[in-house]
Amino acid sequence: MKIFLVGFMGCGKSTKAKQLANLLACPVIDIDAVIVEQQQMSIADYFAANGEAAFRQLENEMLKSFDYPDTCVVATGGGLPCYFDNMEWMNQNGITVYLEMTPPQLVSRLHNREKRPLLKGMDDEQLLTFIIGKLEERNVFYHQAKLIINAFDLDPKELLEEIEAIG
Ligand SMILES: Nc1ncnc2c1ncn2[C@@H]1O[C@H](COP(=O)(O)OP(=O)(O)O)[C@@H](O)[C@H]1O
Ligand SMILES: O=C(O)C1=C[C@@H](OP(=O)(O)O)[C@@H](O)[C@H](O)C1
Ligand SMILES: [Mg+2]
Repeated sequence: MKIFLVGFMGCGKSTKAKQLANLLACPVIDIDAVIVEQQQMSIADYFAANGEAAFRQLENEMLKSFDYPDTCVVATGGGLPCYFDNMEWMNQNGITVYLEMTPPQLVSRLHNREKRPLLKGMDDEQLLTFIIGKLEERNVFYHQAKLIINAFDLDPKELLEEIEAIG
């Protein structure tokens, strides 16, 4: 079973991927972390040096070229499902899970904004407006996930049970 976690920045993909992988005793792959390791620079630095379009190309290549073990949990970047045929590819190659949260819940989780180039320098009010607009664009992709679950206060064991029920 390959589990792909998708959702907006701050919904907990990276954190929950590690927790799920712990429960399953399987590898965790965080696409952003793979990019950081391969490029030897942070996501923010990569955006600054090469721009967003180059980043989208790179995450598309990483997603498709990674040698996934049979059982693994994959944390995607928040934008990854929304470019190219990435969402379709993940649906063909594993179980996709949308960790859904409301815009105010996302604001409350997004403290470290400098790490996320799209959020750089935003205060809470600007961030809330940005999230509402971006979610409108992105929901069409996120909603193609096989499982959609509210992820605020979600226990990893409960999440795993929900995934196993459909997998
Ligand atoms: N259950 C939780 N309770 C409180 N904060 C959390 C929880 N899970 C994750 N966080 C925090 O929320 C932020 C976003 O989590 P992260 O896993 O990086 O999300 P994503 O990968 O979806 O952007 C991080 O600062 C993380 O420490
Ligand atoms: O939503 C996005 O476009 C992005 C989300 C980030 O990942 P997280 O969702 O893990 O923060 C990272 O890939 C990059 O900053 C762009
Ligand atoms: Mg992440």
